Amino acid sequence: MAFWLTKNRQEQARVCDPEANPFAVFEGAGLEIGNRRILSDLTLSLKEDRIGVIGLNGSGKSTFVRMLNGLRLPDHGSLRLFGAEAEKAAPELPRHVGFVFQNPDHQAIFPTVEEEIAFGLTQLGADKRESRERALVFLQAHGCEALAASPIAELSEGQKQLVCILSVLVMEPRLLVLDEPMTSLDALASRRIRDKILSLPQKIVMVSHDLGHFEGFDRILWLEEGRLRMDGSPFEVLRAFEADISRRSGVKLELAAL
Ligand SMILES: Nc1ncnc2c1ncn2[C@@H]1O[C@H](COP(=O)(O)OP(=O)(O)OP(=O)(O)O)[C@@H](O)[C@H]1O
Repeated sequence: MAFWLTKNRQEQARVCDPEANPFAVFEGAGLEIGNRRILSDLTLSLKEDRIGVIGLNGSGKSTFVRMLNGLRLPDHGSLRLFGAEAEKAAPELPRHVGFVFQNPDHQAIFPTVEEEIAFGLTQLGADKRESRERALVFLQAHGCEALAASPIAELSEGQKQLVCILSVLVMEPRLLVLDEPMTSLDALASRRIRDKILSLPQKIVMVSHDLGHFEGFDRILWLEEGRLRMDGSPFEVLRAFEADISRRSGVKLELAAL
């Protein structure tokens, strides 16, 4: 049923091709916010299943991944998402791109787990009753039926983040974008969430400061001051990034550099 509803809605709009691969094509794309250049000269195509995004604080990672779901649009160059020009694609992107934020408290809006999951289904056109029934089936399929009636506010941080991931997965997106999803989690919850992410059929683009989270990834993008400094396999990019950190950490620490 979810497929029918999604397909029906796609047929109404028909701008994006959810099967398009590369799913994102940047050509000289950049963005200025408040007279400050945040991203510059990005030319790259994204098609791999597991793509990581790294870089120091303020390098533009969050702004970059927000472009993948149309939350930010380039003001220079071009960006095509799922085969369509980003601005035209933007209204359709919530159906194709699930976005998970760092802090689950900024994402979850309903009191209980079941309601949070059901919301995505109502967004796709299901009525309230059907949404709740399908939410329960979905939670069961992910081994989380015991959480269904739980107040989200009372869950552990790991459980909250899992609910946030499930609440976007229920909409069957083609791409899942995660912006530092493990930041507030302990080592065990972090590992569980990472394993869950790796087990998904969706394309994944994930930002993280913890380089260990990119085990099993296909490609890493290293952003520096809004530009793509390096783009390649995890082996080569993570090694170069760590070498750069070691070299820089030898430099006298100045508050302005933090
Ligand atoms: N809405 C905004 N208004 C003004 N400046 C912004 C805005 N959003 C981001 N910036 C600036 O753009 C730069 C890049 O921010 P962004 O959040 O994309 O970086 P990041 O690499 O994700 O950082 P972090 O690792 O700290 O999360 C930062 O200097 C930030 O202050």
